[in-house]
Amino acid sequence: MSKLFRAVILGPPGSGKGTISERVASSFGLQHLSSGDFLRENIAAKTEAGVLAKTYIEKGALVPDHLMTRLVLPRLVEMTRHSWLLDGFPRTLAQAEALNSACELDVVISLNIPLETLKDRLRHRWIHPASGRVYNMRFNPPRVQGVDDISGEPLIQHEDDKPEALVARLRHYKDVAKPVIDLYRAKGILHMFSDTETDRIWPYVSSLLSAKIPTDRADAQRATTP
Ligand SMILES: Nc1nc2c(ncn2[C@@H]2O[C@H](COP(=O)(O)OP(=O)(O)O)[C@@H](O)[C@H]2O)c(=O)[nH]1
Ligand SMILES: Nc1ncnc2c1ncn2[C@@H]1O[C@H](COP(=O)(O)OP(=O)(O)O)[C@@H](O)[C@H]1O
Repeated sequence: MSKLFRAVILGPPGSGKGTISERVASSFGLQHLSSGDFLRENIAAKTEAGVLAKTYIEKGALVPDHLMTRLVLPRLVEMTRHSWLLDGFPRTLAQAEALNSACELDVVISLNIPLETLKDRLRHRWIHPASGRVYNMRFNPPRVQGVDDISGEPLIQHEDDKPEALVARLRHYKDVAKPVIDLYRAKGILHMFSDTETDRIWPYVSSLLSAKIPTDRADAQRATTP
């Protein structure tokens, strides 16, 4: 990859951001940066920011902008030599504006998934906390029920995927996401995908990125073509 490529993936909880990001990372070699993973690392390490963030996540609330921005932006600054796909940030207009002042984005992918589909998926989502691997007891179950495929350790359900936190999260998402989507639409970098299945969305995301990401192979071909 010659020129660096910066992308963001937007979508409500359960829309498949993590699933699609993993596919993008393995197909295109982009670094997958997830705000949820950053938060979980900080919570596990009991950093000051992590302890504070946990109180919001448990209520199904968003972590305040200043705290999120303090956690995420330094991680992006470290990535000056990598192309990346940022998942879960920005979620609010204030976060989008902070990101704007830190870097220039090439593409924004926005996932538009029906509410009933989201509720159904999140009820069945289980994760391996140490690695962040995500399973769905119906869509992509682990080989052995309740156990991570690679480490053999037990899977858990996020506090915020449990029914009490879930409905509040989905309701709130819509309100705060709209100005963020509008901002990227106005910039002309928004690409919206609507469906109930990740497998049907993926080919479109893949061909968008194939067209947008400058690869070594394309450069090499250009260099050898007379
Ligand atoms: N049934 C079904 N589940 C899916 C699909 N895509 C993703 N999932 C599952 O839905 C849950 C939410 O997906 P995830 O990628 O974590 O979404 P995120 O919250 O936007 O990052 C996970 O358990 C996924 O395995 C799909 O097309 N169909
Ligand atoms: N950019 C963000 N701004 C505020 N809160 C966030 C942000 N990213 C993650 N969070 C908090 O962390 C929780 C888990 O995030 P994540 O793993 O991305 O899961 P999900 O996609 O299911 O919301 C969110 O429900 C929210 O409380």
